[in-house]
Amino acid sequence: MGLTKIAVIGAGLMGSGIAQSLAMGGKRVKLYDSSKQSLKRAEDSIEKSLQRFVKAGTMNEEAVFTVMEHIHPVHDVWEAVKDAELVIEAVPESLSLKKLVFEEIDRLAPEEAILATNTSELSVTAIAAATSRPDKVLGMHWFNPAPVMRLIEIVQGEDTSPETIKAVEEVSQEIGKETVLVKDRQGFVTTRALTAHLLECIRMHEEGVANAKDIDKAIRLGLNYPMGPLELADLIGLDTMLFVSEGMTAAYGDRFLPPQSLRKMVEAGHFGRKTGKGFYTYTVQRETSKQ
Ligand SMILES: NC(=O)c1ccc[n+]([C@@H]2O[C@H](COP(=O)([O-])OP(=O)(O)OC[C@H]3O[C@@H](n4cnc5c(N)ncnc54)[C@H](O)[C@@H]3O)[C@@H](O)[C@H]2O)c1
Repeated sequence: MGLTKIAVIGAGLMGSGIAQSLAMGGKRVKLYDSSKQSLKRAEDSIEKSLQRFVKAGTMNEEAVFTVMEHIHPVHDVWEAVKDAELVIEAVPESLSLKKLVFEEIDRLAPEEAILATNTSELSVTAIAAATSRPDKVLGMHWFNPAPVMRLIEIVQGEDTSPETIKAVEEVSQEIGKETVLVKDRQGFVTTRALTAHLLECIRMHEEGVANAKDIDKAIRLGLNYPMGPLELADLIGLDTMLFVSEGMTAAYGDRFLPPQSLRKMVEAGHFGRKTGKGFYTYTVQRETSKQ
């Protein structure tokens, strides 16, 4: 077994899923969040997710117990990282926040520990530069829902060493994930490809090529994608889409310019599912389509 002592920093949607995936792969995980409420929510959501595996017949109650036993929620960042061999950060997508978090874990974690960020598109190199060990910092980009999605996109920062990459590839394989190795370029492979696709579909909607339902249906059934692009944009959050698109425009130019309609929806506070309105309107479930 390679790295076994792992800390996850940030117990939101991704951090809780990452901790669960590691524990399902037999790793011991310390899960830390600066909010006690988030930490409690994470425990509940991990239990719920494991019960879905039980319902599907791919896990039994004993295995659920073992997985829960492998996850140790902690309220103190020092407690989380003091003996960690690998620290995986999953705090919100803000470069300044991530730099602060990396400065702190760099001070507190053992000097040989590897520090990974789950950023979807920020500069891994800039995050690594906030530490005294940029050779031991890399991107470990997971996908939602982490316990189900098979890929981890490993991002090599300017100074990431081959040994660091190898160790994280091994951990990923040990817990049953596939990996790809990508350079630290804005959006890596997955976020860049997805953003290009979603923005073009939002443009088609803006041009009136088809209504939202038909654009989604065309992509789902014609291209065999699991979700339509506009329902996916609503799920990701239109505010996040705008932020990502602006970052891509800064890196790659006008081909990633946010469509006017996206900007207007965000200005109006329509962020998709989380606010109840985006390309579709929502109560509990999707109700009507915007034309
Ligand atoms: N949501 C996705 O589908 C997805 C997919 C891949 C990658 N990501 C990336 O993963 C990261 C986390 O995203 P998320 O969707 O889980 O966000 P989230 O908002 O669900 O969770 C973030 C958690 O971090 C905690 N937090 C905030 N500041 C902290 C600090 N200083 N120390 C410790 N905890 C802190 C918050 O309390 C919260 O529980 C982001 O970088 C995001 O871009 C998200």
